[in-house]
Amino acid sequence: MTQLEGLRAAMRQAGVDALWISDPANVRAVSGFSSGKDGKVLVTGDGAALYTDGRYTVQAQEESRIEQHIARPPETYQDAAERVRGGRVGFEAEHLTVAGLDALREHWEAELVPTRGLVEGVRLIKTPGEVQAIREAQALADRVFAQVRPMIRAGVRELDVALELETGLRRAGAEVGFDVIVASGPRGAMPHGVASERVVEEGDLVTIDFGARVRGYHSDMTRTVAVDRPSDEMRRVYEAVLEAEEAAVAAVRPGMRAADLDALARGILERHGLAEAFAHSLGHGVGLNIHEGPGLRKGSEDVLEPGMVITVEPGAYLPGVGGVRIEDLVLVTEDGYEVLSHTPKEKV
Ligand SMILES: CSCC[C@H](N)C(=O)N1CCC[C@H]1C(=O)N[C@@H](C)C(=O)O
Repeated sequence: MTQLEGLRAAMRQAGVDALWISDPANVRAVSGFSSGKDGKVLVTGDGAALYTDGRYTVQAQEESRIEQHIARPPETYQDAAERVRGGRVGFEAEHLTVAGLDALREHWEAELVPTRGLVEGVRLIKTPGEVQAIREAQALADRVFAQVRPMIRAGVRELDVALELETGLRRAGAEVGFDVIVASGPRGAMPHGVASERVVEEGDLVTIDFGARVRGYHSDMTRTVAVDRPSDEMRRVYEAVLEAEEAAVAAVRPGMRAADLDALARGILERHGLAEAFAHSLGHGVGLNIHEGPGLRKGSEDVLEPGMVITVEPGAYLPGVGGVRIEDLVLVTEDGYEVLSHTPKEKV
């Protein structure tokens, strides 16, 4: 089944004849058009159309897998109005603005129905082409990390490490996937500690979390490295996080409940007295967005399936002291998993 066929099946289940797609990543996923923030897509039972404006005429022709309409609102809505007249039309409740919904109400004679997660559901399972883009992004990130690793020493600013990673990714032809996290010493206690002016010191652990973006698809990897010899306490924390990470990766397989994988890693950290220190979910899906389904967290209903690309990233954060996170990017395969990130995990 193609992704578009999968989406139509999801639309039927949701009881809608058509779907108005406004989330930029969903627009890109369905059409292939890379400037999703300046586009909308209408999917009907027997057609699919991309709406964008005259700035993108050539780009839309080159990139879009579906028919294109070049117009600006209100013409956009008027053209689509013909296709949806009298039907039940889903809109993306989590993404359409109030103003956007008002415009649809003004221009369409159709029943507007809020929907949730229809395109996102299709995006959970990557196509071979999507896996290839993520694989390339991660391979490139691994290479750049190896080039930058020698500069992570006492005396360097976090910002300069981030800059080298960003420049390396750019030079290699990728985009920077998200703000690079470089959190050294006590800043390591911030899971999202983007690089600061702090100068790395002897005895620090330094957490580096970064990703590339290739053809719109992200990679995501975290390594925590030691500068000289960290305290015994932080070395124990590192060993505990490593144990949790490796055990969770080894347990990845189709049929595994995402919530159980999270619980497995959490249980190991709990045994090491670090339950409270693990302040976020175990991981997430990766694709056109850096964070997408499945969610590897308590309460998640997601079940792993072949073709999902997920992160496994337990961490432990001790305010005022420091932190550790280790993250791999993992493809769920027919009989288990394949780790896409190949940067070695160092001894500390
Ligand atoms: C701003 S993108 C951050 C990418 C990073 N690898 C990541 O996903 N992190 C860093 C620590 C926690 C984790 C995260 O943000 N997880 C989300 C899904 C959560 O809500 O737990």
